[in-house]
Amino acid sequence: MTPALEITGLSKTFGEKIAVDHVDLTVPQGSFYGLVGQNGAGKTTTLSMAVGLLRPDGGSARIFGADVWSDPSRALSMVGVLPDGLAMPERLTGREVLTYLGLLRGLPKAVVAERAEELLSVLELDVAEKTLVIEYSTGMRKKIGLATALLHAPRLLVLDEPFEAVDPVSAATIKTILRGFVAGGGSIVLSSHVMALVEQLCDHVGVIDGGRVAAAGTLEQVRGGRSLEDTFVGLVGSAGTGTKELSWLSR
Ligand SMILES: Nc1ncnc2c1ncn2[C@@H]1O[C@H](COP(=O)(O)OP(=O)(O)OP(=O)(O)O)[C@@H](O)[C@H]1O
Repeated sequence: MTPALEITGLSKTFGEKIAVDHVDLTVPQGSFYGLVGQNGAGKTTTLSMAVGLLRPDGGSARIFGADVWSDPSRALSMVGVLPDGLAMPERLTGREVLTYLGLLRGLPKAVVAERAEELLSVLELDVAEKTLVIEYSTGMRKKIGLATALLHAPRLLVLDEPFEAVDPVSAATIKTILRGFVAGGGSIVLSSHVMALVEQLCDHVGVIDGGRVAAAGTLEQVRGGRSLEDTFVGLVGSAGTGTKELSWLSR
């Protein structure tokens, strides 16, 4: 079966810094894929290139077989994206943002209205009906960003840190939505630092370290009977990780 997302040899250098170094990743159809890595490991750069937001220096990304860079109209019609630091029309309310982006996506007005209503209600953004996006908190921005990613019912979701700054109640709602999406045949790739969350949600995991893939496969293959956190620290941490204290803080 054609993978939902297939990344081959993706590479990106910023000046002297090799951010992503020949990364290969395969997200099988119907999988819930967690991309983990330390700060600065290259997750956002990889995902940005995979969805056409950042031009790679080399390599390719295919969404259900369609090349993101040579066949973007086909590839991008199948994906919903929650990018890092999503820019939004700031002077619109959440509902107006959804209506605007839904219509830009070519959805019928009645469908946009119905889905926007449901998304705002489920994500508890309807309380802020008259609130402009410029007034949104960080967590509210994540939630409206997720709503825009879901609006056109894509086959694949690519979510950069979807739970960052989101409160636990909203996080539970988002987990339910995402699990339902996968149960309904959708595929998801998300990046996260929270190993417990990835372990809870994901059936596949990719570990990025220093711009390279340190491990990838099913959750069970990658963690091999240990907790994902132990596996992760063992893979990417240096000797002595977690043992250093700040002596000047002890009294
Ligand atoms: N526009 C840019 N210009 C210069 N360097 C960049 C740029 N974007 C990313 N980098 C560098 O590339 C590397 C990978 O960054 P990236 O944001 O992809 O990491 P990340 O794994 O998403 O990190 P985090 O978990 O902290 O979000 C880092 O060293 C970062 O400093």
